[in-house]
Amino acid sequence: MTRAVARAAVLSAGSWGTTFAKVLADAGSEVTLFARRPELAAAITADRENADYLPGVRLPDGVTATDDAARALDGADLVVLSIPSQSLRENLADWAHLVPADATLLSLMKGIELGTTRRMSEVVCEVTGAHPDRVAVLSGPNLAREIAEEQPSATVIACADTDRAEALQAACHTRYFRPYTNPDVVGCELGGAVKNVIALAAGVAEGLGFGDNTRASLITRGLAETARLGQALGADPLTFAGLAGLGDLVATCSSPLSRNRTFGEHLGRGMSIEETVAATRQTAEGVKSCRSVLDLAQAHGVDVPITEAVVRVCHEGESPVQMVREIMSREAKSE
Ligand SMILES: NC(=O)c1ccc[n+]([C@@H]2O[C@H](COP(=O)([O-])OP(=O)(O)OC[C@H]3O[C@@H](n4cnc5c(N)ncnc54)[C@H](O)[C@@H]3O)[C@@H](O)[C@H]2O)c1
Ligand SMILES: O=P(O)(O)OC[C@H](O)CO
Repeated sequence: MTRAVARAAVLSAGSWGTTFAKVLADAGSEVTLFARRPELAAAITADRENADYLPGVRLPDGVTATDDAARALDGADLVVLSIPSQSLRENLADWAHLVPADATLLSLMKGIELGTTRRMSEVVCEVTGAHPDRVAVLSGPNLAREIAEEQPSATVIACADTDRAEALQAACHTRYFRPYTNPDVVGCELGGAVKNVIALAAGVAEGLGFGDNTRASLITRGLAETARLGQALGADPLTFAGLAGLGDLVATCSSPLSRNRTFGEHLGRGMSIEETVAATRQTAEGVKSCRSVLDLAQAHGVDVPITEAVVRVCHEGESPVQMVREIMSREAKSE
């Protein structure tokens, strides 16, 4: 049975939420974008632009904005969640009773919850009581600004329910955005969360002045540790060779648009964590998720040396120079 998406609610109006609202509207849905600040919701509606997060991008007429979550969710058959991962549980607790029965819940978030080591789709199921068949994730090499500018890009929609995955695929397929389906929810979510941690390391390397060999080595060994962890959690190893694995890792570790890579670059150039946080307005998920990824890996006995190094730099005061020294002096082994 096909479940067409007619009306979508997107919570909330950051860079990716606003961009994805545009994608959905360009593909034909009526979209209500929730912004926490009333003045931002009013400005989006009046100017057809989210000047705070996507300056210069015109939003299609199919997107309207509100600061009222109940209004956004009323009658929605698709509920898209795009907020910082560590704030999902608290926010969703307020929104859960407003989510229409049988609406599909789609997570765009790329993080692992601190303390519980839950993936975002698991948090969605726990807080809303939704069956996992109703919960999907979208992940891939999707730098918001490039997609908002309609540069061609592909992505992956993972859902245990094939009908829902295909309905979502149709709902966000445009001439510039090409979604693939994949039943591997665990692998797609893990790929998205761990690549942010590896991108922090790639940014540190960039900030220290290292070039392409270093970045390629981090990408490849980062992919190896992501796949090891994924396999321990029951993911399909092939997922990590796809868009939600290698694709996203390459884009994020290479692009100056990535907030995670930029955060690491600041550290590599000698800024302190406090100075870097102060200089960062938008969400760099890997800074918090590096600790939950490490907890998850340790709970499953999986070796994740790059993630460990990022935790030491972001949370234990290790210098970028020392981080490189420690990674390079690890015991020699076969690939
Ligand atoms: N920006 C991208 O290119 C991109 C692409 C793919 C996935 N993602 C993922 O999407 C998620 C959202 O990222 P983003 O880029 O839109 O972030 P952002 O920082 O641009 O926007 C975050 C949004 O969440 C809201 N918000 C911030 N703190 C909040 C809180 N405590 N409670 C409720 N709302 C809060 C903000 O008002 C804003 O609307 C992240 O998990 C990110 O990894 C981002
Ligand atoms: O800007 P970042 O580092 O959060 O990365 C954005 C997207 O996840 C890239 O796919």
